[in-house]
Amino acid sequence: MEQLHLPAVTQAQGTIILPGSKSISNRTLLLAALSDGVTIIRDLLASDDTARMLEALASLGIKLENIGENAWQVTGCAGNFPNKQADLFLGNAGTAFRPLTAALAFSQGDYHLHGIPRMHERPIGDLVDALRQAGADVNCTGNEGYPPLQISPATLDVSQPIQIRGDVSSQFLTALLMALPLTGQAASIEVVGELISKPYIEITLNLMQRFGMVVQRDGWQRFHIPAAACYQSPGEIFVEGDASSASYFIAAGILAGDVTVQGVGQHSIQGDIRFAEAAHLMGGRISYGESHVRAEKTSALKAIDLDCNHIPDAAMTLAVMAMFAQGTTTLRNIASWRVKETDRIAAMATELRKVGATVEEGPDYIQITPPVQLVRHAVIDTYDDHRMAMCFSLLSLAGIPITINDPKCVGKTFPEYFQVFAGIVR
Ligand SMILES: O=C(O)C1=C[C@@H](OP(=O)(O)O)[C@@H](O)[C@H](O)C1
Ligand SMILES: C=C(OP(=O)(O)O)C(=O)O
Repeated sequence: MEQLHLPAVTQAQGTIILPGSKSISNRTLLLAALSDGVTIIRDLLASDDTARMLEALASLGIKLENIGENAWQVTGCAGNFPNKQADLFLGNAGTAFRPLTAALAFSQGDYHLHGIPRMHERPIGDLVDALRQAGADVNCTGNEGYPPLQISPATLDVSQPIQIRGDVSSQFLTALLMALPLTGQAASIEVVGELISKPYIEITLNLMQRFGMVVQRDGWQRFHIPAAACYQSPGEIFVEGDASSASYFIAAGILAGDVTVQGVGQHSIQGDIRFAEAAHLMGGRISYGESHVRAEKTSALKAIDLDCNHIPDAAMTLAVMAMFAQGTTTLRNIASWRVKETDRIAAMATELRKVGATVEEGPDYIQITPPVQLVRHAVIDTYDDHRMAMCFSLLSLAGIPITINDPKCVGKTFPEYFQVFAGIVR
């Protein structure tokens, strides 16, 4: 297995330019593909997850032209994919798999959707149930409730409100919201139970609006899609820098110096921008501009006790920051960690124990007490999880060398991560 040896370091200083947001990139690609007109997308993320979406859209007959560095011209199909048969490999990209499932369920074709083995362990049953209420023909060809999926043409009826559970992944609601306009009919969605990861729904609604689709809503409970509406290309759209990717550099600044991330700022539409507030609770100074965030070390770090449901991805970074804090840090309401790239609660607990932490885990929380003295060197397993690899690089700032197993797993969202990290630490 490939390994990366990170040297012991103690300082982080400098400015980095963030890659594009994964969540915005994959939503924008799909909305541009479904819209009427040509869209130029700038600053698109170049990574495994966006490559899977680009390949899928190309297989569906969408014209996509790379017109410059991270710039794409997408010719939309006005809600009707040209290819009515396709076999789509979607890797482990939730932001491709879930939205494409819903869009293709309403596209009157024969489609097979599959991914890597872990994707076939990630639940999709709540979305499949919702699509079946609308008459869609979606078949789980392996285990019920999980990919792979076979989708067939069907007679759709969305005259009744569609109920969807939102307590396993918000991506199911995102998928339904983005796809329902394809039916051409007015439709309503009712969320059953507590919706998790709410800020991702704000990203969805914001981008749908930029493509001309205004969704009426009653809080987080009910959403109404207008009749006979087609997505309209906004012409040109810029993708913000990725706020989850920013978390590693904001953490580095707070732990060990002064780091500025460029590409995301105080008015970001991404919920993970609020990682900066959470990190600030542990210590350090945060300042914002229109398109940058600066993080500076000012004091020793304090432990925190925080509900992290609004920042599920960036919260992993807090778990590693806890190793630098005095006291016990508790991260709560993170049950969704268990159904992501790996069981992230179990993986985080195992790897933090390797460096000496005392860790308690529950179904939806993790509690971390750092050791008096960290181990002198650690070899970290990453479980094919980009965030495990990126998070644990931060431990090298404690002045211990860290070996990262399978470092290329960062390709899911940030292929250049380790080069960028090496550029700010010493
Ligand atoms: O909609 C999105 O872009 C995402 C939603 C979140 O998933 P859940 O809703 O499953 O928590 C997040 O973890 C994922 O990385 C991206
Ligand atoms: C959960 C994640 O990915 P996905 O979009 O595949 O759900 C993630 O990037 O942390």
